[in-house]
Amino acid sequence: MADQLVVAAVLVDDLSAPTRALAARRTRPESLAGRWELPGGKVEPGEDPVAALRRELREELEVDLEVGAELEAPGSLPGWPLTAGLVMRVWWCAVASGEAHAGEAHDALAWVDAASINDLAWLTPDLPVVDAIVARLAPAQPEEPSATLGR
Ligand SMILES: Nc1nc2c([nH]c(=O)n2[C@H]2C[C@H](O)[C@@H](COP(=O)(O)OP(=O)(O)OP(=O)(O)O)O2)c(=O)[nH]1
Repeated sequence: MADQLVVAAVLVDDLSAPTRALAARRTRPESLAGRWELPGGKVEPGEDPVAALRRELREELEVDLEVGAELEAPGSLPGWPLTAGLVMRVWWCAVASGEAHAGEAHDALAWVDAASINDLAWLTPDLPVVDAIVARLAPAQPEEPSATLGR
């Protein structure tokens, strides 16, 4: 039987110069609860993958997406292998409208940068995906100094 396709978003602050990405903490099933993931879900039979991505993000986070480039997996096969029988395709995305907030699927959301993304307990199959994300996130800019010293 063909792999079940899962689609997920790397939701970032800025598609052209991303510094932060949104991680979501799962509430179910029990075996995955408490682990962090990219928001998304399973593509339904006959459904277009990007349409599924938009549907999942509306259902889970109540946001409409601007969908950018796919985060390609290394190798010749499309998608990132998860556990047996599941493969995940991932797109860089930004919020087109709405404000992300956790619904039933998640109990926490976190905007993480390259320095903090690995502090989270990601689902194990996501670790290579997280590495690929880190490689593309620009370091967060230091805060502007509140006062200028000297002239
Ligand atoms: N959404 C998502 N799922 C992931 C990631 N990493 C990972 O291993 N998975 C696994 C967990 C699940 O077994 C599967 C996705 O299923 P899901 O439960 O999110 O899908 P769904 O919302 O369509 O839910 P359902 O219809 O199965 O209840 O892929 C990830 O980063 N995001």
